[in-house]
Amino acid sequence: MTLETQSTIMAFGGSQGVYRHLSAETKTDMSFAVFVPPHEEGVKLPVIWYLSGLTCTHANVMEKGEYRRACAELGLIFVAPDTSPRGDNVPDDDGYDFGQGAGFYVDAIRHPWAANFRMRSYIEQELPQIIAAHFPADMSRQGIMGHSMGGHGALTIGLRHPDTYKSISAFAPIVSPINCPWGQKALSGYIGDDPVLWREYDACALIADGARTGALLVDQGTADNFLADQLKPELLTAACRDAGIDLTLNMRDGYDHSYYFISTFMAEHLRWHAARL
Ligand SMILES: N[C@@H](CCC(=O)N[C@@H](CSC=O)C(=O)NCC(=O)O)C(=O)O
Repeated sequence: MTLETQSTIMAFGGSQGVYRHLSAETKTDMSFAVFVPPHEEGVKLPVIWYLSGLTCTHANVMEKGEYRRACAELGLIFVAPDTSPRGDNVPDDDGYDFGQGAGFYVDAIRHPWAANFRMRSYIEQELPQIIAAHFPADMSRQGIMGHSMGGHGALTIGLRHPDTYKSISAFAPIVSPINCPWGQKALSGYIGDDPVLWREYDACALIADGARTGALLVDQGTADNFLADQLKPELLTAACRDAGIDLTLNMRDGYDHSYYFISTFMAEHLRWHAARL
């Protein structure tokens, strides 16, 4: 597997890089960002996966997420993938919430999306192999986090693989795509109309169907425009209560959905992960 380094730049004593490779899953070039903190030669470091939201590339969190100081202090590798395949030969949609930039961390089965939109397998299988091969990563110590659509990705992928992801957290996640317009549009478009097939892409349904994890951390702004219609953290509270999962849900007074909110609480989340890895 060939990895092309697009850029590296020093920050907080570590290295912020952007890389590109030809993905076997999406059949497109995929870019991703990795911050490697300062470390001694030969040491392997825990890995935090950050899954981004609708319209994002790897660059949004890299430019606005303010994770590097905490990652440098805590010794965490921070990986930020893209949110979908991209390119002129990749199908797209006019809406910002479907198609390119909106892969929803699913493996699509409907035409024409199925050929390229395989973000679940890309995040769960292909990219971890690349990280393990090219970076000083201890793959026995991985945590996963994300924002909004990426919070949904972190919750569902983390819940599906509790032995791989030892810690899961999210900022303003879509907790139940089955029960919100963004999720219903994505799942019907990528997966089809069979509601049974949607359940593996819904954190609350996964929990109701038996998925478990040690603990969950979620931060949610009270001034988030998407809170009532799309995010619905109360559904996750109910699912975790019924399942006996230890959920910490911090409702943050006055914060919106933006990277101003995410960057405010990023270091807290990273410390929470580091304590569990
Ligand atoms: N353009 C849309 C809203 C798009 C948006 O808010 N995207 C969020 C993630 S939303 C859920 O996944 C985001 O992270 N944007 C990138 C950024 O840098 O802020 C609209 O106008 O409603």
